[in-house]
Amino acid sequence: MAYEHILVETHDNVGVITLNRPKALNALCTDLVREVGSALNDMEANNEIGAIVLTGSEKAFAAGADIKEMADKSYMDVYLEDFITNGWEVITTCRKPIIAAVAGYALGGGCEFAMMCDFILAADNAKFGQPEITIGTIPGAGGTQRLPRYVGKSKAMEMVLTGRIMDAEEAERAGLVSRIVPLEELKDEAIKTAAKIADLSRPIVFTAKESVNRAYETTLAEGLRFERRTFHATFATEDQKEGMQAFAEKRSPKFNHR
Ligand SMILES: CC(C)(O)CC(=O)SCCNC(=O)CCNC(=O)[C@H](O)C(C)(C)COP(=O)(O)OP(=O)(O)OC[C@H]1O[C@@H](n2cnc3c(N)ncnc32)[C@H](O)[C@@H]1OP(=O)(O)O
Repeated sequence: MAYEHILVETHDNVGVITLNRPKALNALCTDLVREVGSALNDMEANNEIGAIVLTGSEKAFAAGADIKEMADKSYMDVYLEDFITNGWEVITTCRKPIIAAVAGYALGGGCEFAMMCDFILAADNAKFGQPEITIGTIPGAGGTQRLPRYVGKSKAMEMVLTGRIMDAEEAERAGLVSRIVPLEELKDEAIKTAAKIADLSRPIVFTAKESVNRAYETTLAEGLRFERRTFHATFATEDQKEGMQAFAEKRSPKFNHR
């Protein structure tokens, strides 16, 4: 399929989606978000692909939702089209792990896009923020809910109320990003990390992702029960047998994704 605002590539068993609206700093217009959703659905259905990287340019992962596109919308427009939920959350429903590889600006919806992914690798020039308050609105794609879960209430509240931008080091200290890599290595490192995941057992990776995500949606007791059951379920897979036998035989496992 031909896309206008994104580039799609595969590197062995890794799918890579690059946001590509350079003149607008990858502002997330409706068509771009729709294209990301469509590419993700294709990658989810492609048995060759085991993990996905979502990235942007060196200057901007994404500078937010497209302000010019949304500026004149009325309340009834945004309400009826369920603006911002509609189309965006496909990132969160994808079962395959998605790594956000962020360089430059990840602001507003850009930061929210990154936070919807499973984890964020940041280049040393990455900048994160929720500046919606400075343009007369608030985060509408999860920023007020996900940011506090990543960085805690105090820092999230300061960022949402002032629009202050955090650099990569602060984002790493706060737990928003898993690690920082030099800008020139970002894409390769993200693909290498995704490839490691893609080589593992697909059903076990899905189970691990689902279990960690459960921690954000339930109580500790319920989450622990869920983990116990899914842990037990791994023993019903061929890949658990293969993984443990390979360890005992001092060889690399060969997972069949069954
Ligand atoms: C999803 C929700 C609900 O949470 C809502 C949102 O996401 S609201 C958007 C939040 N984001 C912002 O408020 C950031 C807006 N952008 C900026 O503040 C600046 O562009 C910058 C600090 C990221 C970079 O500044 P600079 O290097 O000076 O570049 P510019 O000349 O400002 O931008 C270049 C070009 O890109 C266009 N642009 C940038 N961001 C957006 C955007 N979010 N929407 C639409 N267009 C954007 C900017 O207008 C420039 O284009 P031209 O005007 O030159 O054609």
